[in-house]
Amino acid sequence: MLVSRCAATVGKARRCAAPLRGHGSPWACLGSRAASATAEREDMARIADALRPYGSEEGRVRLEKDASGRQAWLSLVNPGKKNALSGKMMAELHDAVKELREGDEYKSTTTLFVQGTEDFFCSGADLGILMKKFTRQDGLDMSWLMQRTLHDLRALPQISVAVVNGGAMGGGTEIVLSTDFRVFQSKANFRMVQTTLGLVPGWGGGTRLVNLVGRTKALEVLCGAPKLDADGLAELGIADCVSGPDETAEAAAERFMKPFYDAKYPGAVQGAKSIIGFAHDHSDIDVSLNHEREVFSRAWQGEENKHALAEIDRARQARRAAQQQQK
Ligand SMILES: CC[C@H](C(=O)O)C(=O)SCCNC(=O)CCNC(=O)[C@H](O)C(C)(C)COP(=O)(O)OP(=O)(O)OC[C@H]1O[C@@H](n2cnc3c(N)ncnc32)[C@H](O)[C@@H]1OP(=O)(O)O
Repeated sequence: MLVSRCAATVGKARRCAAPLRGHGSPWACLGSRAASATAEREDMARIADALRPYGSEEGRVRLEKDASGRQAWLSLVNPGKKNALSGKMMAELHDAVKELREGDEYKSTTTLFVQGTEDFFCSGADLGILMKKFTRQDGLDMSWLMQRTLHDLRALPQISVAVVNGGAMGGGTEIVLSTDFRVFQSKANFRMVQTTLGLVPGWGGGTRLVNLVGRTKALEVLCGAPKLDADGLAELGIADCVSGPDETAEAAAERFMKPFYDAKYPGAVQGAKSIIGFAHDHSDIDVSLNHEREVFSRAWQGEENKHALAEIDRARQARRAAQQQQK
């Protein structure tokens, strides 16, 4: 039995909302929100640990980075099961996202490639496990952990891209929808099969789909459950890039992500992403502008800004010296 999500968390969240309704200091809410966030992360860790026994050693989530530390790869590996996610892999995905968010060795990472292996991206949750070992409460806990993990993946400071080299189905499509960008191999396909299983998205993909394509197209993609090819995905705005006919998805993704990888000041890029993500998720313009000002205050006269201004000054002085010499 998976650890059932701590009811107190819900209680705390409910208590947190109360001050905002004019009962007591709003600042108390901030403290309560921080406490709720801590309780939520502790809950996620508990559910992840409860999921770990569900899956074989063969299935795993791999997190790697290049020598420079600027690029990282998060790979879904479950050969023989089209990279379906076992409970163990869901726990490892939670761990990998936490490492990317908090790990010192990923502080200078600017780009994250989320990919499958072999000829498939991911076929969703491991049906074998779901059918055999999960109670309704287990399913609810798994859904909550995966929703929060994919939400955290989206909110990472790194610019992320899903590299879809083959099929993406069910929960696999929900992982694809959780990254900043999506690059598809020209022969790749995408199918939200949930309704054909008597299910609905369990990992937050329905909400992200509406945000990406709008209500009407989301009805088509989710309720109609069509198998979409790369051109159809590009037309819907789900694919940001489709590989050339003789190009791998990996090569297309490297090409697409180059501007972010080449960015001279990764901290500024991460700050810009934070502003965009915050403004997208908050309808209150004042709250968004306040967040933007906070991010700006950290960048202004920061190491990167000072380095850029010094470079401009050196170039200006070199220009003046050259002009003096010409006189
Ligand atoms: C929490 C629910 C979650 C959500 O969306 O919210 C979900 O993801 S529910 C699961 C949704 N996914 C599916 O329904 C996909 C089921 N799989 C298939 O339709 C096919 O396997 C396909 C199209 C992915 C690949 O078909 P193909 O003919 O190319 O290969 P096989 O069917 O022979 O599959 C090879 C091998 O992989 C096993 N497999 C594939 N998908 C899964 C899966 N999701 N869970 C467990 N195992 C999977 C399949 O059983 C075959 O293994 P074998 O030992 O040979 O039976």
